Amino acid sequence: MTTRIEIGSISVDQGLHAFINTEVLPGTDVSAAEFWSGLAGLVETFGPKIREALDARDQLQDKIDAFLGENPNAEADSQIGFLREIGYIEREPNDFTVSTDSLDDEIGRVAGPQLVVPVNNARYALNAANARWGSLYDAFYGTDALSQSAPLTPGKAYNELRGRAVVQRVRLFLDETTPLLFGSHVDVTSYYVRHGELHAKLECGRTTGLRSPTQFAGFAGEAGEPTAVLLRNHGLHIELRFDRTSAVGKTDKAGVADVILESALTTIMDCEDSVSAVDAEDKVHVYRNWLGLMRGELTADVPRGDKVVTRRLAADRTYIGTDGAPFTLPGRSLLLARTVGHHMTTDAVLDSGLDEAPEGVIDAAVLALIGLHDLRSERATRNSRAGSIYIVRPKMHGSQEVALSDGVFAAIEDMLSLPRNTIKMGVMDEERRTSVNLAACLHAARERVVFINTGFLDRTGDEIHTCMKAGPVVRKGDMKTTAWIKAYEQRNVAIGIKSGLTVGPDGHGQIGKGMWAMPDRMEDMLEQKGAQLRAGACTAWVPSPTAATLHALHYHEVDVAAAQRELRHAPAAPLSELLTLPLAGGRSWSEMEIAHELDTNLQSILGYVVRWVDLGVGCSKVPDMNNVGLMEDRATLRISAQHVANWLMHGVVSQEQVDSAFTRMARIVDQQNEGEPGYRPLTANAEGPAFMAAKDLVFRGAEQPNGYTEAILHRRRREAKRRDALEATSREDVGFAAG
Ligand SMILES: CC(=O)SCCNC(=O)CCNC(=O)[C@H](O)C(C)(C)COP(=O)(O)OP(=O)(O)OC[C@H]1O[C@@H](n2cnc3c(N)ncnc32)[C@H](O)[C@@H]1OP(=O)(O)O
Ligand SMILES: O=CC(=O)O
Ligand SMILES: [Mg+2]
Repeated sequence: MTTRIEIGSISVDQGLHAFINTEVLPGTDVSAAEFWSGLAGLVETFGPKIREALDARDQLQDKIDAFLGENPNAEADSQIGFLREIGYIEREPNDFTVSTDSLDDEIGRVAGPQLVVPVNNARYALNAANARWGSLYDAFYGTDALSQSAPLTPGKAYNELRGRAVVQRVRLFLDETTPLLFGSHVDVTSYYVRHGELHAKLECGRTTGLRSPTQFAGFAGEAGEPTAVLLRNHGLHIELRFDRTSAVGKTDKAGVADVILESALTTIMDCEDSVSAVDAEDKVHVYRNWLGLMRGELTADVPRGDKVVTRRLAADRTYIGTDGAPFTLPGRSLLLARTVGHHMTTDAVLDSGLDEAPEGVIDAAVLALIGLHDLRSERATRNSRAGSIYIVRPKMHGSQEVALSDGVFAAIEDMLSLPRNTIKMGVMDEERRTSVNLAACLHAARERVVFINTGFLDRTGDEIHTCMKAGPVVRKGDMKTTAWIKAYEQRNVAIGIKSGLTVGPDGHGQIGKGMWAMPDRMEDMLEQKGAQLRAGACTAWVPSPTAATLHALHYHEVDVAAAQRELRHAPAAPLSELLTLPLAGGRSWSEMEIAHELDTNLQSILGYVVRWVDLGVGCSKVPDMNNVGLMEDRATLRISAQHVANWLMHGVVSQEQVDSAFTRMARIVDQQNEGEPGYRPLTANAEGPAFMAAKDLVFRGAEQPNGYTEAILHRRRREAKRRDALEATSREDVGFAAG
């Protein structure tokens, strides 16, 4: 039973209240009275507006359902006419340019990878913040990125053959990225600095330098025998590290022990789809980690063999410049925080009617309040050197909802006495009504928007839900080649560039692309993910620090600014393409294909909910039917659930088929999780909250607003938490009686 504190018109969970008053407010110059009365005002002002916006979503979807139900084969033009009539398609704003200022260089000035991490996992969050720099040797050695090399033997001694292949591959990268005037990095026996220039002595006895001497950015140690040499290409740094005593360095002609790449320039600390946070207790945990990051004090104990090491935030890196003067580079990724969307509510705060308050508003207010610790910090290692707080807004539908977020941010700035537009906004372009009205959405936040990112996973879920009534959709794997998704990706870039979101010295923000959702498939990522930059993005999402380091190679290879210049006159793909529904049409599938599609979807749903609902883990690597570990989060769950719901609605599969596939997939998921600490087998808990969540997601999927999964997940997770608490109490009772 939670205790609550009444403050004006709101009722606040005691745990949140104590956390804010004792841990957050000291050092911010904001008094408890100012914060709580401000928060009450936000809830009273924006609660009703958000409810109105959610009603508007439902009304539009009802009209679309009716229209598509009656006109399943409607031509794009007739759909467009209808969507304009109901206000789904908005009026385009006149030409405008985004004017966001006080930006850090990592946003829009330099192109580089964007990492995402569930912020409630301190160990991962610290790792992510420190993923600004990553070992390229480790990234190649420890993954499948060099499939042709000698096999990796986990836990075994260093495989020299594999190591040699890594070194060779990295030298090739150096020759391509920072070539020498003559000769190859392969043949260098020593690097040294003289008169501010880098010299490289070759095996043949001759000395060379860089073909572009300005790529030399600095060094560490003695000029004649540096411990590190810093190079720069497309604004990103590469550090050659020398140590002739190390295992790798002593076998290397030039004594290179490692090559470190500037990797995750930015990281999204996620409070949304990669997190399971269903009540005030969970929310405090999420906020506390953000506080630790903003104060620079977060730590986590990480087991390493039979020891435990304490992980902390990395320090800045110091070098000597070409002019002989020392300088530093940030040791950490620039951090952004992603709130939940408008449709979420939280029991951490209740409004005057004792209804849960809008969680996205509470998130924004608390995250920004915590951000003050960074803004007011004297530390050189502060997060935003430009004095901004970066908050990402997911799942907004259309420009009125972006304007609503803009209003929330402005009201928070007033509450915290911050200059207007200190809080920057990242806009996830991941709902259909936002993609359709992207220019209007950008316009609504033109003074604070810092990115538009194609969250294609949520966007796919929304696409399926929006056209639920029109007919069966194509198979999940075929979505990637449908007309709407191509138009969506292209329009995001075209509209972004037109609005001034181009990378460069006066960049105003990022055009970002979506997640690489196969964390173990690094060779495939290396082959495919460069295409996102050639298509005009200046950042793209990666799931892990290693992926960030490997993806950094793409930014060395592609001159993103030039790619964007080439695209600047490309018109946005027409709405008719964006609005082409991903329907199967006359296509039919064999029974085997249908069974495979169903199995795949149900297995990924079950594999995800067993961890989300029973264990409170928001993002998981779930092995698919071919045992490829896929990143599953709430957005991928939305796709799978909506897909099955759609096929059920149109009779492609029957309820009996789904039930029996569920039973078969439950056995597979149980096998895949065998031995996992705390795992509750589905086969033994068919009525348990995890299995019930999966069934609700599918059988009640069509009726979920916009196909969202949160309402079901949250209810079932709360049920699981109550069960766990009861079990813990009865264990204590037994222990007490026995003792
Ligand atoms: C649609 C969307 O919204 S996408 C955005 C949401 N998705 C995400 O945020 C994905 C983030 N990624 C993750 O959560 C994880 O990488 C997963 C769940 C996909 C895989 O996790 P695991 O199975 O634990 O990964 P794996 O065992 O391969 O690696 C674990 C190691 O990598 C690190 N790691 C993995 N992912 C991350 C990450 N995103 N950030 C920082 N470190 C990470 C861990 O810290 C750990 O290293 P450590 O032992 O030194 O602490
Ligand atoms: O948030 C990202 C997505 O793809 O959805
Ligand atoms: Mg998303």
